[in-house]
Amino acid sequence: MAGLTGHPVLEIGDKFEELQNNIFNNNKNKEVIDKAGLVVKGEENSNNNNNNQGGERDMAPPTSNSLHRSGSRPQLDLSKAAIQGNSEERDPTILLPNQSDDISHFALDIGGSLIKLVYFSRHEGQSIDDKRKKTVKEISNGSRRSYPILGGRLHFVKFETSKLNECLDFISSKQLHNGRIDSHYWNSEAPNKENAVIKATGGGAYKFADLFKERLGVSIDKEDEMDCLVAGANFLLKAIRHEAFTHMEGHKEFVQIDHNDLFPYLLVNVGSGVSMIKVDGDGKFQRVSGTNVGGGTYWGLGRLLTKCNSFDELLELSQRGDNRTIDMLVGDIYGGMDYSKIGLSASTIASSFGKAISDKKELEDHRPEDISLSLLRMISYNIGQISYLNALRFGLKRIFFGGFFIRGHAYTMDTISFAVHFWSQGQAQAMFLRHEGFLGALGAFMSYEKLGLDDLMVHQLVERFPMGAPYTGGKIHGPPLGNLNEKISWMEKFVLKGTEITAPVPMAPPGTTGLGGFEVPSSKGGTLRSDASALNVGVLHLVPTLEVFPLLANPKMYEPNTIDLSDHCELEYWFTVLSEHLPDLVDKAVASEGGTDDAKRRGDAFARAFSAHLARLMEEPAAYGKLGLANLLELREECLREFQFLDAYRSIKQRENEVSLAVLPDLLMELDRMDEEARLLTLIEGVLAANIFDWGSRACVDLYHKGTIIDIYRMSRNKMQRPWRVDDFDLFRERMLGSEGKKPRPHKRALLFVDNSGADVVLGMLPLARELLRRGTEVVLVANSLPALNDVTAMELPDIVAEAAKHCDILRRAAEAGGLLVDAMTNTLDGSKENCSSVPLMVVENGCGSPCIDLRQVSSELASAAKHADLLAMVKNQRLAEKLIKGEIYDCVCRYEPAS
Ligand SMILES: Nc1ncnc2c1ncn2[C@@H]1O[C@H](COP(=O)(O)OP(=O)(O)O)[C@@H](O)[C@H]1O
Ligand SMILES: CC(C)(COP(=O)(O)O)[C@@H](O)C(=O)NCCC(=O)O
Ligand SMILES: [Mn+2]
Repeated sequence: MAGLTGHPVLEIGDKFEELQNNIFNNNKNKEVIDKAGLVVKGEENSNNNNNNQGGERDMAPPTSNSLHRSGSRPQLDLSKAAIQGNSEERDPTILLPNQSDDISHFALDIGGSLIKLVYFSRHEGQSIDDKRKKTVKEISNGSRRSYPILGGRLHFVKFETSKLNECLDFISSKQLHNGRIDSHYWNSEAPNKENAVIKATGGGAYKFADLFKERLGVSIDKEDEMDCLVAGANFLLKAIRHEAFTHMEGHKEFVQIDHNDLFPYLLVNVGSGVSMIKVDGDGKFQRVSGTNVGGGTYWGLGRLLTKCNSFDELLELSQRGDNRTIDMLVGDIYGGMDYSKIGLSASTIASSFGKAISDKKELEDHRPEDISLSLLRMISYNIGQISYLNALRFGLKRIFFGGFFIRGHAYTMDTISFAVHFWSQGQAQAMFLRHEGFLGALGAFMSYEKLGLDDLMVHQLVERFPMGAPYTGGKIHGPPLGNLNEKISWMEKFVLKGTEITAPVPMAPPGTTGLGGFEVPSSKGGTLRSDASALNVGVLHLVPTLEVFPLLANPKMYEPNTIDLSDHCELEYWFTVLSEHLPDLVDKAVASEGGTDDAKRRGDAFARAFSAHLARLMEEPAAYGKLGLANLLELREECLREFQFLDAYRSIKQRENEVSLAVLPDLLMELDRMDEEARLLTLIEGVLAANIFDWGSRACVDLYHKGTIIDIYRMSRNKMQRPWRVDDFDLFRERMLGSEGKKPRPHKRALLFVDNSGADVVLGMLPLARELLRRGTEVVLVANSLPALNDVTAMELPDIVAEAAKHCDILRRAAEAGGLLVDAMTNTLDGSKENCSSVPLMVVENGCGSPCIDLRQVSSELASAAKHADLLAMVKNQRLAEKLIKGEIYDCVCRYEPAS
């Protein structure tokens, strides 16, 4: 644990324009690191970074709870109700007002080789926790906005076109054609199957239309393939973080493309055949070229020549191939010499398969590995070269390659990139898309009118990687996992095959040649994962209620990941931390569900699933998009939820809250005895002290045995000797209490971002909130929407506040004014309370269910609250303190940035 530190930090600022902090809400590896709060100032980084992982696949909806449980970005409908101004309305989002019978939840792209299916599942209905309704109403006031987009999830699946039946079975089994998913109707009226129309593109939309009518009773609405490709590509490039990346010499780099600087570009879709499209805008494009030498050529010729049974097998063969045995090199022609005058090295391929003519070898005499590699290089170079020529023709600098020929295969991408780079002398750049083969299907999906999908923005989409999605068994897809039980069974089988799926495919570097004077692409082809697991495509969650935090000074530069795990040392470190912590977490999770056999089985499946993710990411850190520590921690929470551990720390949190609440009255008395200045300082120290002690961690539990919570709290508070590492207390005090000649200037509204349950919130944050309230500042407590380790959630806060309010008039009046004490209000309503002049104490959820907050995607509730806020205090923690604030463990940061 050397070098690993935690720092309590209190950041208080009223200079919102300058807020571009990374908020590391709390990374919690309880047994491993000392936990404390801190703030980390944003590292300026032009690459946005957020890949959200984990998540669910369509499973039976979890148990009743007013919070939606499916994602770290819970799709709470809070804002909707408020926005619609009618809390009675359960599901005010009217997506397709005039349609009831011709809606489908999926679209198809039926190509020459593969069928791509994109389907939508809707979020189940959500309601607002009663106690918070008033807050939500109050806060959202004036921020009316209607959301035309329905929240839900987009799933991506593919099948071989030759196995159309599998696809039809899949559609039937999921009841996609009946307009329902997971028993949730798209809208209230049961759809009329007879009139069902589904959008489809690709040649198969024409070829198989009758079959769809016959088998599923649905009509196909044909969408133009090129229209769809372009619509899909534009959508992905605008709306998905880390969609595009470059791949050169084995190095993958995500590229964030500025929306305003996207066009024009060349789109090269490498399917069975290749289409090249110059794209100038949404719906503005021209198919400028194509080639019949494409994916079908590689797979078709390859199959004939190698007798391979699957595309992947062929691709895998290539990784062990040496194409020099079959390609004719410049050196073969020039007696081992370069043809330097025209820039061709001896190792350049002069003629693909050229040696097959001169050699007296038959097909059987050639290694299938060599044939496959030679073929792959031939086709990839050719595509790269023709693409470059077309980019040159129209002066295009960027070429995006899509289509399933790419298949996320490092060597293929390197080869294409090499060709583009070489021929354009670095002027043009090849880029690839994570949803490579799904462009057409997505485009077809988006062509459903009134879906509002094209209005979706980056911050409303969250991608997750549930076990079912990337790891679904089978060749191309597995049997659809109908419910959690099937998923667990699948995980149990998975572990048997686990090594096969997670271990790299051994391969020798192909010592092969380059072309046109450039040397061999150095990427060795890397690991070719089984097709299912190599789908670097998760489930896309559409969450229309998410917003960019309005006080972010520069959302483009904001980077929520303070720790970038593309640094291998970091990754390894965290991998170890998380792996070591896993058994304990599983114990807690299982205990939280009553320790039943079912819970144990789920716990086991969770451990397997999370380990598989970790193994996958160790092997390929960018597998799910750019990876940061925040993503990894979120993945763990998601994975817990996937196996229906809704709140692993439930009882621990309860105990901590109880213990802390029991000593709160003493603490409040102590505070009230102090003079103003001493009290303010003590409060700040208290916030820092309470955040240091993390009652979920073993170290703290030990401590807790050694003394009472209040003793420990006081002790650590006393250790907070000023000056702190960052110490703006005097400035803050001046604003709060005034100084000679200067009056105190109370803030209008404060947002307090709360972190842990127990001492942290009860002894640290609530007393601070109370002081602010006392001074006439409205306080909004901002908490997680869903449980994540021992974080306190927005749902839990009203009860905690109610309990605290029993001992404190200020809190009670404020909580009543904020509508948190619903019962108290109705019980003691005497008219005067209703109009009580007390400033309100409110609670909002932050829209997140992860230990780390990403201010680019917060609940609309929080966004609204922030618009009227005047002071912002955040309590967070960080780990590598010396890295981030160049400090030591338990250093305190109290940063106050007054408005200029
Ligand atoms: N599992 C697979 N089965 C068949 N072909 C695959 C597979 N994975 C990748 N491919 C490659 O992808 C190509 C199909 O790409 P795709 O974009 O789906 O085109 P199409 O629309 O023509 O079906 C195939 O010709 C082959 O080269
Ligand atoms: C005909 C196609 C548009 C069909 O799309 P695909 O199924 O290959 O994805 C495509 O195969 C293609 O563009 N072929 C190349 C034809 C040419 O321009 O030479
Ligand atoms: Mn296609």
